Amino acid sequence: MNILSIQSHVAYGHVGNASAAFPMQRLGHEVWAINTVQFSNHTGYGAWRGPVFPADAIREVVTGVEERGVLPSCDGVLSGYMGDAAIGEAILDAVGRVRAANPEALYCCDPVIGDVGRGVFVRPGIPEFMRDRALPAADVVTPNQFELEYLTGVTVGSLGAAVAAVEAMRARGPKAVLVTSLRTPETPEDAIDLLAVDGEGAFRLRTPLLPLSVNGAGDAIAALFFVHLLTTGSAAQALSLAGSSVYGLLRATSDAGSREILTIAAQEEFVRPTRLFQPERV
Ligand SMILES: Nc1ncnc2c1ncn2[C@@H]1O[C@H](COP(=O)(O)OP(=O)(O)O)[C@@H](O)[C@H]1O
Ligand SMILES: Cc1ncc(COP(=O)(O)O)c(C=O)c1O
Ligand SMILES: [Mg+2]
Repeated sequence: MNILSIQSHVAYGHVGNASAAFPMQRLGHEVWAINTVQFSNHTGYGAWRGPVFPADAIREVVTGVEERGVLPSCDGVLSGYMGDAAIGEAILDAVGRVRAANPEALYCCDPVIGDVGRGVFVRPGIPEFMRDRALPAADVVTPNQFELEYLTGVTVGSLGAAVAAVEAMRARGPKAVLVTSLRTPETPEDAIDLLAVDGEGAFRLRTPLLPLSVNGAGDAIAALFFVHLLTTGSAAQALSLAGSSVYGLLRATSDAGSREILTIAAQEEFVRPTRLFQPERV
């Protein structure tokens, strides 16, 4: 598969394309990576350096790829951390060009806005852009619980409320939704849930909660879920494979006591997860 992946890049560590590209490549896919920013490190450190690229710089690179005549062979567009709301329009423009060249191509939007611990961590205008522009354009979305609540206005106090929020989201366009880091009163203290919904139904995957808080796991799971969904056509299967791989990745990261996810050292987890978790229909 050929995936056009438009998101952040960091020199040190693994978030954005520096988290998402390698797992897809390790699974045998070609990744056409376009970077929305080039930062020294992820913003979770509180300090970082490097530019947010102008929207035109992204358009320019998309045009160059288009001029190679390869967009008809693009199977999917994946977007993540945008850096600036204007970049979002350049991404939707790229999605339009890919769809014109290959009507079968899917767009997966990881609506990076923030999380429960840090709140909103992107520039003003991006949350609204995700809600009003990106969401209706997407075939697949991968919000965490905080982003699901922001995008739908629903407070997710139970698994049922999460499913209702996802259905409200699907009513606006996306066919498949993956909710990450879902913790409701039904979630045991020592566990963390994922919820995936498509036309086949709603499925929950539960794994142990690991004693760590890292950045970049969301970018990896969105990429893995998207390529497994494209390959299998099943959100339940994609959930099981992506959730199990990221659990293995984070288990290794936790065991090593690393602040950065072990994308390279734990790469076998992308191909053969140590522990394969099974989804439950909800
Ligand atoms: N402490 C943890 N223990 C176990 N799994 C985790 C933990 N943190 C993240 N994960 C896994 O990684 C997935 C993506 O991480 P998440 O933090 O939701 O992404 P984001 O950074 O986009 O908010 C989660 O759904 C979960 O499967
Ligand atoms: C530059 C950059 N890209 C992407 C992300 C998103 O990472 P995550 O996968 O944790 O949502 C972050 C989060 O800190 C970031 O700083
Ligand atoms: Mg995220």
